[in-house]
Amino acid sequence: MDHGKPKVFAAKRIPPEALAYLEQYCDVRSWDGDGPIPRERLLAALADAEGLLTSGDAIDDELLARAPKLRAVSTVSVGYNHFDLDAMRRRGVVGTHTPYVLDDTVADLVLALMLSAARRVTELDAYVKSGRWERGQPEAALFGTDVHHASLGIVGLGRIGERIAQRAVHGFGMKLYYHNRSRNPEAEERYGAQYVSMDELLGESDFVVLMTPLTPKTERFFRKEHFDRMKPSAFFINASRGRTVDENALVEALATGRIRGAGLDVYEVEPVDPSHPLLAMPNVVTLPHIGSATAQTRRDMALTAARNLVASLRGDEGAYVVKELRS
Ligand SMILES: NC(=O)C1=CN([C@@H]2O[C@H](COP(=O)(O)OP(=O)(O)OC[C@H]3O[C@@H](n4cnc5c(N)ncnc54)[C@H](OP(=O)(O)O)[C@@H]3O)[C@@H](O)[C@H]2O)C=CC1
Ligand SMILES: O=CC(=O)O
Repeated sequence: MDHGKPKVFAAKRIPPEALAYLEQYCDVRSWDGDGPIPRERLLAALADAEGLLTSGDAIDDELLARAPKLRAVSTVSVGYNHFDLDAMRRRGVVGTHTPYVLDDTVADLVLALMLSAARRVTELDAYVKSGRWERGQPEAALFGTDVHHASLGIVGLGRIGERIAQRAVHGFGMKLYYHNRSRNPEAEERYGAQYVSMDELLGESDFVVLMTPLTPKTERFFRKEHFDRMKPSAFFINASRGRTVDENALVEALATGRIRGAGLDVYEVEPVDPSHPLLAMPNVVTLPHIGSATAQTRRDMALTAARNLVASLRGDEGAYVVKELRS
């Protein structure tokens, strides 16, 4: 232990190279229990900490009040909806995240969800493995939907959305629509993306991909009226956050055949309840929030988060401070 170094607490296990980097500059204590750290343990650990490395812990007023020395919070994620931005601003706590390093990995997963849902990969995998594949069955029972040359509507064409666009347009020859609050001229140029209203996007797209951050503005913003405007043959893909969608409306749209299917990496409550109706639907592909979960990308994210924390505590340039907290 070095008394000259700032005390930081790592509330999640991080790979050795990220830990080694952090230890060069900080006096590090880490949570080494299985699963997420219990809230009370986290609050106790923060009593004298100047920095916190976390992933999903709520950084709210209660936590900040119990961490009087805290100056910087670094999340090992690009999403930072667990930050209470007002409380952090009020208390002068810097918040950083890990954009860019995970874009391609998450985009790969979104394509996997689109392909799996459209070509019924998980449903037909279960069909083969359960011994139901027999000669003489009507072929059409196994038919799916083409992804190539179909139309894709991305709601939230940002860093990850652009990597999805690149794969969809250049790899699969898809036609691309998008809707953000502001236009993305580079993406229009690179991918021939057409900026359209939500109504137009929903009416034109064979695949609707939701990729916005979760903010007070996007909380449950995709709801019944949106599913009602989609093509009945279309697929809904969500890899943003579960709470951007009214999940009951999604269940209803799927159960009534308003839409053909869905591919989901995220849920309103995670881990999703095993009795959730979405899990019983063969036309829904469900994954356990693994968008960025490859060993390499998780290593890169942890290292970025460690660098962010050190830079924030030293007052150096170069940390990925979340945009709402930049000075
Ligand atoms: N499933 C997983 O494991 C992962 C999920 N994610 C999620 O993906 C999100 C997006 O990440 P990333 O691409 O890096 O973020 P970006 O900020 O680069 O992109 C987000 C896009 O959403 C648009 N947007 C924001 N608010 C709205 C709104 N109200 N209506 C329409 N569009 C909106 C923004 O454009 P504009 O500002 O012009 O509206 C922007 O283009 C993360 O915040 C996270 O929640 C990320 C990584 C992994
Ligand atoms: O959901 C993951 C993230 O990085 O955000």
